[in-house]
Amino acid sequence: MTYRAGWIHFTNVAPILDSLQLPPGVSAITGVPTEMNAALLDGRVDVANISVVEFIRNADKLEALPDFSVSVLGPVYSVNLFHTAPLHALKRIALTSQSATSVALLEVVLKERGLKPVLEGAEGTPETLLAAGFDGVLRIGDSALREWYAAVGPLTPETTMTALPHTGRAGGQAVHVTDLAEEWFAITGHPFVFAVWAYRKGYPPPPDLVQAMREARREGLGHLAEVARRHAQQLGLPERVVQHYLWNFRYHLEEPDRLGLTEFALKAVPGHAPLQFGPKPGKREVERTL
Ligand SMILES: C=C(O[C@@H]1C=C(C(=O)O)C=C[C@H]1O)C(=O)O
Repeated sequence: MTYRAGWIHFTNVAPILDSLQLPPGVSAITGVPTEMNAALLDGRVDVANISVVEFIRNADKLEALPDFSVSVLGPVYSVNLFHTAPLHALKRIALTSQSATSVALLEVVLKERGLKPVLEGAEGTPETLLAAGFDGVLRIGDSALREWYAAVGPLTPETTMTALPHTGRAGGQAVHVTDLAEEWFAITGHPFVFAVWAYRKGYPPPPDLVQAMREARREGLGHLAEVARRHAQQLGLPERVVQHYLWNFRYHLEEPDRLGLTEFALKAVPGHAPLQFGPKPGKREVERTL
């Protein structure tokens, strides 16, 4: 029987997915986070890089690979709240239907800051949604990266290293851009884990698929400039911006990432079942792929 993978195919997973050779007997489909979360939970795929909050909410049913994640320490650049009023004065925020984790992260950030704006599902760009009467717009993924760059680019020490929020322009009006991973870092001092590679308990991916993923990650990270060049063309962004975006990610679910994950799980899903991970890779796998 075929083992079915479901990939969220944002540029941030290109260093793992671009050179992945699926072993025989494995098929793959792609989609946005909410589609892949549903596909894994419905049983339409067997392994997927899903929104971490869905992994936490379904911790009784799911397990995750122990050494894969999409995490950052500090800014992520592609999970952005675009807003026209200061954070504390926001009244109505538009939420993208593509995201689960970033919505939960926004809710945690608002709660930590004691803020209670109305959150509503609505699709569009920051420009169209701000014009439609929202004063905040949550965007994720490749379009959020492009919109961030259009609003606050090019990269400067101010856009990468200084106090929140960044300021710029969208659709002719002044906007603030709050990077939610940077907010998370300001609140907790931990990395933020956006995605893990999860599967239904008792149905782990075949070892040759996991090993192929490790080898693909090593290949991608070892040739990051080429990965960035290819994707910069597709995204219509400068190569150095995409390179900066990609090297900023943490793909290995290391101890600091797990601390951040534990903290987020406590804040976002109080009372969740214990998080479960598959066995760590053996010496031979590590020697071949790290
Ligand atoms: C960093 C990102 O993280 C993604 C955000 C997700 C979510 O909000 O549910 C899910 C998977 C992540 O890969 C991004 O959207 O750019």
